[in-house]
Amino acid sequence: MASLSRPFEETPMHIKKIIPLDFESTKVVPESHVWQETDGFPSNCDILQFDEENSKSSIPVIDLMAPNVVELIGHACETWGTFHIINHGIPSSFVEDVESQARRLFALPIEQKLKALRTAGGSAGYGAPRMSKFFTQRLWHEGFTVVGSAVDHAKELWPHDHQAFCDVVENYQNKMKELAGQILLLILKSLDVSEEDLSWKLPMSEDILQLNSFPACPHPESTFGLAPHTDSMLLTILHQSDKGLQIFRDGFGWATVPPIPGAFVVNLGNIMDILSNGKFARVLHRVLVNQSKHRISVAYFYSPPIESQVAPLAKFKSPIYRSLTVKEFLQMRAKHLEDAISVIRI
Ligand SMILES: O=C(O)CCC(=O)C(=O)O
Ligand SMILES: [Fe+2]
Repeated sequence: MASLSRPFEETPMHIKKIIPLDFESTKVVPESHVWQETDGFPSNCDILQFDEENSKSSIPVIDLMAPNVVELIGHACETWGTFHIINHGIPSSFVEDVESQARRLFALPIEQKLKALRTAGGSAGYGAPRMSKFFTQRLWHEGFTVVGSAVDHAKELWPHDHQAFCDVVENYQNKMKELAGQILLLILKSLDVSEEDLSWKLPMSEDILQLNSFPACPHPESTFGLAPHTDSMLLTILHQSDKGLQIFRDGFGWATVPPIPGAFVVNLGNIMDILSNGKFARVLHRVLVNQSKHRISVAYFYSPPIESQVAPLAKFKSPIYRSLTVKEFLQMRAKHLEDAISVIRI
């Protein structure tokens, strides 16, 4: 949906920061991509734990068919802000197809990928993540964001053969939208509220699909795939081809979220934090890279319609956040990133 690019018009990114490195021809990690501990980069101890897959945790795995699924989801949202889902009903072929189309895209020569480059104030297309705007150091990452339809950019990437990509992406988005709606209903039930308590209606959502590429890195100990951040929207449904994702939990520190075959990861975002009056808090997460694997992840961001008002649900008698539109909140995120939510605290 074109409307989603508007929040960023007033906060354009410098074109140099949108263009990712040509990872294919890079044999060392350039100075521009080396992060220090003073930039919040993981200490050696964190990296060691990641290598040993000592995740210190048992991030909940929730069976969507379990009789007590509402209780399980509520507990996972309150404690971790992240959980795996299994028995979700999405055939594995949808996931395999979207991952293989993502690999096909990122395998294109950089000159070709640049034909679909995101514009300075835009949100759709190929490029480095928007968070790069806030850091001096660059990330070991390239992405492709689909907002609504991918057709215009896909035609640039594959002038004679864009249909397969568009079909796969559209099918995947439709499945994700349905699944995200189901998960949101379960979350609302766990808060003891119904769909009617929302000012917007469930089937409506902005469709945002983010294809992420983290190429194998010659020196993974020195760089980030994605720096610590939270996601803006209600919830994110994530498929990851390999490990790399870590989440932060108070009192535990960083915990690896290992991929479980056939499962998706669900991460709570800022709008869920607002809706639940801070009870189901946004989860801080980051991505580390590795030396041998080209990791792909596919994130579906589920959001209320961009013009709709979001506020803590009416059941919360002492709201800690003020009401605003999704669009206004995204504009704040574009300016303040992680500080946006504290700006709207009452
Ligand atoms: O690659 C991952 O595991 C996480 C991706 C992510 O955090 C994002 O796209 O916002
Ligand atoms: Fe994220």
